[in-house]
Amino acid sequence: MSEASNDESIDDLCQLSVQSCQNMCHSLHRRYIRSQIYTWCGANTLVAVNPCQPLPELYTESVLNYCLTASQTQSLLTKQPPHVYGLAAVAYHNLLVNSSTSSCAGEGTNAQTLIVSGVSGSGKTESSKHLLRFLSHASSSLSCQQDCSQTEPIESVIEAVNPLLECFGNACTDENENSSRFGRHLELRFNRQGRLLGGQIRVLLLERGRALQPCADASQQQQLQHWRDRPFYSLLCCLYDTDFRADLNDENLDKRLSLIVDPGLHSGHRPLSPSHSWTKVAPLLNRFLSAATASREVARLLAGILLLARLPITTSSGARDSISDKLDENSPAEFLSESFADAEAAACSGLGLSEAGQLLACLAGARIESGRGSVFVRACTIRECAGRRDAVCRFLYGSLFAYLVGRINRCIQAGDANDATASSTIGILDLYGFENFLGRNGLDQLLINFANERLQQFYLNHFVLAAKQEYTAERLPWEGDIDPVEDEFNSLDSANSLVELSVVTEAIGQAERCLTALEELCRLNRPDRQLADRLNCSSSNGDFSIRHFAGKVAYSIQQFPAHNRDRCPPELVSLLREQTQSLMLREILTDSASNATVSSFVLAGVSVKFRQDLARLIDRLRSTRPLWIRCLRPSLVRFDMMMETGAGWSDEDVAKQLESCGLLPATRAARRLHPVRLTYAEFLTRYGCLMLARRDPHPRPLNSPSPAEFELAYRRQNDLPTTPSRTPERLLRRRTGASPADHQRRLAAGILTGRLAGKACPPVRFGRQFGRGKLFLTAGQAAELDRQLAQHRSASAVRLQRAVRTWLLARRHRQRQRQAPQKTESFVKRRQELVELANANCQQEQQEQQQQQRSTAPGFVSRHRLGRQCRRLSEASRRQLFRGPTRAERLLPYARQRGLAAARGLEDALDDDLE
Ligand SMILES: Nc1ncnc2c1ncn2[C@@H]1O[C@H](COP(=O)(O)OP(=O)(O)OP(=O)(O)O)[C@@H](O)[C@H]1O
Repeated sequence: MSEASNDESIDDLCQLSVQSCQNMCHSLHRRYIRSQIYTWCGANTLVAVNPCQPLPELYTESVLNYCLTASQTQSLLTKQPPHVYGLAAVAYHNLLVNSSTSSCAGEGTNAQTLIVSGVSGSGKTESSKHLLRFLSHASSSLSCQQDCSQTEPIESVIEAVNPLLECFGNACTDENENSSRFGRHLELRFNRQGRLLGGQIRVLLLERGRALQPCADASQQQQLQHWRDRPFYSLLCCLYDTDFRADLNDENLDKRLSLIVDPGLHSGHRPLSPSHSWTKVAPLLNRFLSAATASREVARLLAGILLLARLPITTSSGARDSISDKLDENSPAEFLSESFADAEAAACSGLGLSEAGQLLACLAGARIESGRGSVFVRACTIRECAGRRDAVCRFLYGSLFAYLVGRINRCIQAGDANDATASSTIGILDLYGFENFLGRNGLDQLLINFANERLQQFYLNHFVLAAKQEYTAERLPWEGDIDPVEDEFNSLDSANSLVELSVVTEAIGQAERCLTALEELCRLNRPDRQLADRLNCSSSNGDFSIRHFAGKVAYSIQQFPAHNRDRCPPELVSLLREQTQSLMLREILTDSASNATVSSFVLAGVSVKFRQDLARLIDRLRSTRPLWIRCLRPSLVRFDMMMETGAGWSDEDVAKQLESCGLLPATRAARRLHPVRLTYAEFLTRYGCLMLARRDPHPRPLNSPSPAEFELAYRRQNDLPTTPSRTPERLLRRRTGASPADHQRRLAAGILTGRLAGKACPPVRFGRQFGRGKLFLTAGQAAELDRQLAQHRSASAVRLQRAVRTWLLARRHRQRQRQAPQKTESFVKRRQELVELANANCQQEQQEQQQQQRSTAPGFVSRHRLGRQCRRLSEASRRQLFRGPTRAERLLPYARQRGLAAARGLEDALDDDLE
């Protein structure tokens, strides 16, 4: 078979005969054509290509069950099928194996994170949903066996969260019709048995600005697109839903809606996805917000926010001035105008305010506190006023989203996070992909790309640099660098992990410099133009560019300071809190006030908060074991075109994504490295019983062997005296000259080579594998060890069952033996009673004979009948006590003899008495 055809059939990119981007693309494409969209890339990374069409046969119940069974029966290190469920199964299996081997429920010891990354529209959200589905299924299959009393399983509650968050936070973009406008980290907590206890959602950088982008004069189609760009577009569609309208029963609804969207556009409204329809979303809102009318209140509030965002600002001369109009931005602003009174009233009614005057006055006049404590109000210009209005809207939308996430977390959180039964967590991180919009990259894009850059740095560090450091620390030769033979196929620049890392580090440095300058500017209230000077912008319109790992991106920094400040004036927040009659809005504002300290409220800009959240997230990732899904788009053309023209494949686009996600250096390293690295102690804890299995006739399969047992086995293997010693280690060292560490190393080597265990593992391909404190295994070796372990465990289970059954049997017979005297006693008593009764009857019979009258007295029993009864009783008792020879009687023969003797005695006595 040729090399190329070999390459086509492989399901792991690390097994490609030549590691190059071209080869990877080719292999992925061949698989893609056969609808095999998943491919492994080493042990911890799965590559997923968006099929751009539904493939239901890939996600059937049977596939789910197959992967689940594989995860339960197969070993930790055996390869799962290349599938998103396969990766989830690896995580679940790691969780169970580590829970059973770790002695204490330590947080973070076996915590894992499934990191889903890729460009926008590559299928991250879909993959996250599949991961969650697998983990819920695995847990619920367990819960059914254990607890059927729970009314609503936590698994279904957690699965219900996704549609709700999507409805609030997704929008339609050029790249993706259902694009997430926020990053989410869902952390699922499991107990030691692998049962889901609860979860927690953390949201990162909700794109709040998108809710308020100005609607320029545009065609109907463009306007519709503009509205679809809204994160909560799906909720807006609910306002046109007949069910909802009937439910709301609001006479002025149409009038209000016409203020938000051009009535002509109604017909074009449809939810982004069927799961976003009102009939699906409303019950979810009511359930998570624990109120029957919560959905209605939320819809009103959203309508209020949108109306407020579109509220026209007038000049004192009365001319209309929306943000996009070209009037003098420095003229003093006014709101009250008869022609827009309806809009104002509607906006305020949505926010639960009975009259509009105070809110509008507060928007138009900034409150200033002097150093001496006196307060005065300054009239705002149109521009300032528009800024204040937008800030309130962004604040309300952001707070509403945070409130919703908070309420969801309350519903799904695990009972007690410190519960001793809680084993560990599996996180699913779905972060927005790298973005580069031509000519309109703002602060949001910079932050998103910065986050992706940090994740990329984490990936490279984790897979390549950390491995190199580990090899060096263990004094093993590093074999992960580029193979000189393969060099001729690749340019050094794209292949060398260190070059990749330097690009990432440089980009992170540039982005950080920009963000620091921006934060300083906002904190010190300096003029916006100073930012361009600080960043040495080349062009006059304030553009600067960063060379990211995924390509060069030009950012327009003009809106950076305004966007970064994004502070809602505190007087507006207090006014809303005091005046609103909407209980929900009041709760939302109270929540947001308790979340933000005063200093952070005043000083922290968007970027500060984002960087803090990101740093926390990366710290969290460092303390967990990461598994990756690298999502790829087959082509980078606009999403709607791709869906219309079918899923085209572009080698160029895929190669770009492969390079940008750093898969190539990681694959090269993974190919040459030992994927499984265990300390000697860990190795012996997991595989030590294999050694005992060989010689010890009574192994302890369920308990880890103690050091003394190891020592005993070692002595037996090496023909050393097996007499116990008070200081076994010292004795051993004297005999063998080995330190305790050496001792462990020798045992591990013995198991690996088959000298101490049943069978030798496959030989090592690359270099040495025994480090100073760790043993490095190839995947083949680990799989062989796991196979032996599974065999040993099942044999041990059979032995255990046999022992337990014998013990149970013996116990039952011991119980019978104990009960034998009492039974005999009661039998004797009964016999005596019968004998007395018989005697009494005899006397009576004699009297009767004397009187020669037939007795008719009740309860009379003839002597012969009584004799028969006694004999029957004696037979029955004997049968009950001594029915045939059984296994128990064979085990306890003396009991039988004693019983038989007793019975014979009794029988004789009975016969004597009866005679
Ligand atoms: N495994 C899959 N099977 C079928 N269709 C898929 C699959 N993955 C993705 N898709 C299609 O691709 C679209 C985009 O996927 P998704 O929303 O998951 O992308 P994303 O990477 O999360 O994008 P964004 O970063 O913009 O949120 C989906 O709406 C779906 O139509």
